[in-house]
Amino acid sequence: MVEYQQILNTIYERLRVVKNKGEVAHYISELATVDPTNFGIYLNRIKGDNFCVGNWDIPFSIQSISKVLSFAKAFSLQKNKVFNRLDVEPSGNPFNHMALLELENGIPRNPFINSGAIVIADILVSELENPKQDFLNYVRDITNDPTIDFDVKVAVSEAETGYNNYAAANLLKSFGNLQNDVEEVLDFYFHQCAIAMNCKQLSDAFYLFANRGKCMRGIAHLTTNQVKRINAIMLTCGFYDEAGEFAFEVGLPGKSGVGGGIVALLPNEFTITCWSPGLNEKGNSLLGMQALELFTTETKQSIF
Ligand SMILES: NC(=O)CC[C@H](N)C(=O)O
Repeated sequence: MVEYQQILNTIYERLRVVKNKGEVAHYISELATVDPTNFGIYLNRIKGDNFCVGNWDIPFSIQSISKVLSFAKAFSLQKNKVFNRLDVEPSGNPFNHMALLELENGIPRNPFINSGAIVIADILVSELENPKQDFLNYVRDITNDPTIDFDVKVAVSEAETGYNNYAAANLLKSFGNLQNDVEEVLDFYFHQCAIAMNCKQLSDAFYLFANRGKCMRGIAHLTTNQVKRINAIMLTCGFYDEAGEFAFEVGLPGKSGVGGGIVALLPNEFTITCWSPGLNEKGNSLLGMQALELFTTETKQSIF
């Protein structure tokens, strides 16, 4: 019998006193205002029990974690057709790296780097009737929580300094891999990244990836085969040029965001979300990585 609550408490007490908590993201000005001492964890077990510690109930900007949810929606709508426009290889580069995109003729390496997520945003802008609202409703639906919303201030502040993403979108457009208007696609992308959720809501949203495609209400949103593929991409590409390190230290599929959140999961067992806004130099939550390493080591639960 694993003492989950005790393990979470120990991790929390040990890490919250650590002096070096990393740096909050500054390139999106709204994210620079977040208190770096926030730290929370929420564990959601498929069996039905859950455990939490710290600031698990404070909403934060999910940023790149949204890329898994947008990809899941596009994959369920277009099936394998999505792979005509992007690949599933780790990039070994930062999330906003540009040179590979040009070398590889506008085909992004995977859906979890920015250029890949912008292609997925383009697909959703084409497929959905009211793209932003319909996507938000999808996230609310899989999480079973109608209170989830965009933090519009974050979306606006990212648009103001989103030069790199404008460059990526324009490059995609020049290669013919963007069907809609650059402005419209990026407006969607900045909003999906600006969804605010807390650790519980993220663990609930990702439940379907640990439960063969069925959300907490038992509704199937993805096939077992699609979930296998999404989890594989999370494992190999979820942490950019630190994906190998995360697999090595933690041993779970997962996804990070520059808001300081990390969600990880063990199929058929649990989803877990950590939030600590300070990032390491690769843009992943510094304490979040350490917390999850301790968690899988202490519980002896990982995919390996
Ligand atoms: N790694 C991230 O969370 C990056 C997402 C952010 N919205 C960006 O496009 O730069």
